[in-house]
Amino acid sequence: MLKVIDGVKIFNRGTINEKVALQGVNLEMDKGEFITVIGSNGAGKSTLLNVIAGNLILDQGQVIVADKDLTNKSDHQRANLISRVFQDPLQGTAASMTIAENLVLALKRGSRLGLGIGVKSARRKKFQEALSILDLGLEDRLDDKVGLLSGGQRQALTLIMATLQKPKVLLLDEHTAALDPKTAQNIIEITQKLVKYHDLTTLMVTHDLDHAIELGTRTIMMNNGNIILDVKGKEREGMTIDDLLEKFTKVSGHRLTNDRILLAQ
Ligand SMILES: Nc1ncnc2c1ncn2[C@@H]1O[C@H](COP(=O)(O)OP(=O)(O)OP(=O)(O)O)[C@@H](O)[C@H]1O
Repeated sequence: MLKVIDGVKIFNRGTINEKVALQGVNLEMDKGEFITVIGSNGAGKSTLLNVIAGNLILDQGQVIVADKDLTNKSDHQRANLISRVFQDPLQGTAASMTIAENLVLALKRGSRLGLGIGVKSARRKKFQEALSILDLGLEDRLDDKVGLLSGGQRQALTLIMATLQKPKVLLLDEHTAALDPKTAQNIIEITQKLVKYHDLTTLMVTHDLDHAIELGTRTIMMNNGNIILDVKGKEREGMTIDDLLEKFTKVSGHRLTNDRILLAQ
């Protein structure tokens, strides 16, 4: 479903600030796989998500989604195939628009349709059905402005918006990091429900090592622009955080250092 082939991304090439953020990354994901991604600060996790989403274009290599070569396509041209949820709950939704209007925008993502935000009754029904999976009562608040919602409710709505059109690939970029622990847990449960319901191919960057081993079907660890560990199947079953950290140290030659991981432990 997703292939990154020999992906290289270099910032400030040829200057004193040159930084090779991705050093020839190879990643292949099957349909329905759910990968958690962890790594040190500056390991290249966000850059990897950015080159998949099209916010950044690779300097070398290829990005293929559902057999389509997206390597040189813009984020807008990829929007009907790839959805992304960011850390900041305010980023994925428009505060001054209603829940229903936000959902109409999600339906139009990546399409050439005009931006009229009429909400027909058939659509309202579809939206209510989609929102009811959250169990937050948002299905009864379609005409409320999104600015009235809490951070957790907004992130839940963002997840519904990201999955409404069943993307080929769902990218979750530390999407619970800005939430309090209880809300973060709710969002994780909603994430699991939606991924299962739509059978989504999902790549989730997280700084929470419990989430990294408990969620999904596979965990990759990045270091210095490379994927240095890729664990799945039997090897991943029953794995503890200590096992994961030990593996990381063994392969990278140093301990995992990420300020947000330290804060979370
Ligand atoms: N726009 C940019 N210009 C220059 N350098 C960049 C840019 N974006 C990222 N980098 C550098 O590329 C490297 C990889 O950054 P990236 O943000 O992908 O790491 P990360 O694994 O997401 O880190 P963190 O966990 O700290 O968020 C870092 O050294 C970073 O400073």
